[in-house]
Amino acid sequence: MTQKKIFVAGHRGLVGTAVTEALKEEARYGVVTRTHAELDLEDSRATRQFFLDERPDMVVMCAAKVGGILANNNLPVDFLHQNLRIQLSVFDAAHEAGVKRMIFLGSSCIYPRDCPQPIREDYLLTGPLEATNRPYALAKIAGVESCWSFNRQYGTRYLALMPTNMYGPGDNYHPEHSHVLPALIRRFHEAKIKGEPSVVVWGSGRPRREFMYSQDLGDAIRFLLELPDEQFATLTGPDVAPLINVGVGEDVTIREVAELVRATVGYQGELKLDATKPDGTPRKLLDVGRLAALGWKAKTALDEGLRRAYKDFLQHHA
Ligand SMILES: NC(=O)C1=CN([C@@H]2O[C@H](COP(=O)(O)OP(=O)(O)OC[C@H]3O[C@@H](n4cnc5c(N)ncnc54)[C@H](OP(=O)(O)O)[C@@H]3O)[C@@H](O)[C@H]2O)C=CC1
Ligand SMILES: C[C@H]1O[C@H](OP(=O)(O)OP(=O)(O)OC[C@H]2O[C@@H](n3cnc4c(=O)[nH]c(N)nc43)[C@H](O)[C@@H]2O)[C@@H](O)[C@@H](O)C1=O
Repeated sequence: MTQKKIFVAGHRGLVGTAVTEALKEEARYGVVTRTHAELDLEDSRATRQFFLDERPDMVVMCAAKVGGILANNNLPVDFLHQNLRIQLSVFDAAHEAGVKRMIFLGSSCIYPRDCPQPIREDYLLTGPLEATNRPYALAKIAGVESCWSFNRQYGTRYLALMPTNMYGPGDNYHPEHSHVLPALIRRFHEAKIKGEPSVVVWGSGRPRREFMYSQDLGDAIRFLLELPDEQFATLTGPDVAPLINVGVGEDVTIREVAELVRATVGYQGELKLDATKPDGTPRKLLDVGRLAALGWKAKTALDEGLRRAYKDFLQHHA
């Protein structure tokens, strides 16, 4: 059996961990990885050399500067420039090394702040972006355009995936810089251990978010990589915007999800809202019809995913 060599960039992150696990289940894939310390993907020379040495058949691009609403808001240059540098370096090197199929990870925040819900792929660039993550969103939009430009100019099959908000094993639990779910898992857990009377939840509690368990995204990526050439070509032909949403198809308010985390952790105290923190986009529920039509659907319910994520937190991060 000839193995397909797949480079998973950013394999130690939340999404990269799930993708690597999903691909390693199949003997027909040889997964190639490098830690950030071994290969800085912002370094275009080193990245080029790595690709020319390894010559992977496919690439899954999970390496990026990633963070929650406050990190995005406070470090706009880092989110714009680091992501642009990583993307330029990987796209150029992958193309030069003859990579034909690539999955680039974008994000649901690329869509206009106030666009109709659920959000279809063709709403891209139809209105202004949310201010708290505009630099990151613009870098990701450039990534979508890179996929399309390579497909148009060189006939490659580069596809940009737009996942909703993710959570799961190996998440970033930084108290300030993480996303809402890992932040709340940690905060409720610490309040329970210390017997604190209340836990702070940022913003008004009213924004709505759609949450997907990271292992479901790993499964979706494996599903897409395994599509036959003719089908993958319908997503990445020169005349098609090469982007596809990945989500669960339903959302909850931040207050509701905070209550769910409280129940999962088993915390008895009060929940207090901190209105000095930003709400961000009011709602971003993805239309997942395109992926569903190909035959893929998310499996993990939010309460079950949260139980598993909390278990992972207790084992590795508490
Ligand atoms: N988490 C989420 O809710 C969502 C994530 N996404 C997208 O999915 C992708 C993965 O996100 P996620 O797994 O959450 O992010 P993480 O922060 O968990 O992981 C990112 C990975 O990229 C690596 N990395 C960052 N910079 C470099 C670099 N210069 N060279 C080499 N490696 C680097 C990191 O290594 P190190 O830690 O050592 O720096 C880390 O392993 C990103 O593109 C993100 O935009 C999209 C929607 C939602
Ligand atoms: C994936 C996505 O992630 C980011 O966008 P976001 O969806 O706004 O992400 P978030 O998870 O940080 O917040 C969601 C909501 O939750 C509220 N919230 C309450 N309490 C906490 C809290 O303790 N921490 C955080 N981070 N948020 C909190 C917070 O105020 C907001 O209303 C961008 O990086 C964007 O670029 C991106 O791609």
